[in-house]
Amino acid sequence: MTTPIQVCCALIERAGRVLIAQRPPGKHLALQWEFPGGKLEPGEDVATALHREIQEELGCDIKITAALSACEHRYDAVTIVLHPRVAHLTAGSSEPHPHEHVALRWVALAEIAEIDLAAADLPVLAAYRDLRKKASQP
Ligand SMILES: Nc1nc2c([nH]c(=O)n2[C@@H]2O[C@H](COP(=O)(O)OP(=O)(O)OP(=O)(O)O)[C@@H](O)[C@H]2O)c(=O)[nH]1
Repeated sequence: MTTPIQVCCALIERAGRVLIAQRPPGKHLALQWEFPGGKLEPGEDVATALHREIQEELGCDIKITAALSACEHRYDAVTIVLHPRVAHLTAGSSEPHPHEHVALRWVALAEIAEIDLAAADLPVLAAYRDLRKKASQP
């Protein structure tokens, strides 16, 4: 079995919505939606990798506010370990632009079940729903 690839992703929140990005055609999981991020480089920690990837992919600066549990997912072609972080854009950040994706969308949690999200992201979404639910309880 091959060594899993370590991947970071950001659930960037704004006004009750989360940013999702559509993968380009001709790549793994073509045209499916994901949380922006990417592979960790050797020796990089999750936060460093995530700041770098978000800058490369979206041209944005983020502040990480929470960590969700890492989850492993085995696709036919590759096994990944996804390291999700909740974040928001910093006050001085540029608006996100899809430098590497086909499209970006800010979605409410209620809409996200309709989205063709990468399979590895489904447990991430469940953990994020739990986090939001706990945060909204008195
Ligand atoms: N960034 C990101 N990648 C995800 C998510 N869910 C998921 O299955 N992945 C998978 O994790 C891997 C992340 O790699 P990536 O984004 O750096 O790489 P990529 O396929 O665009 O390739 P490349 O950067 O080597 O050209 C891909 O296989 C991607 O399909 C997610 O929410 N965010």
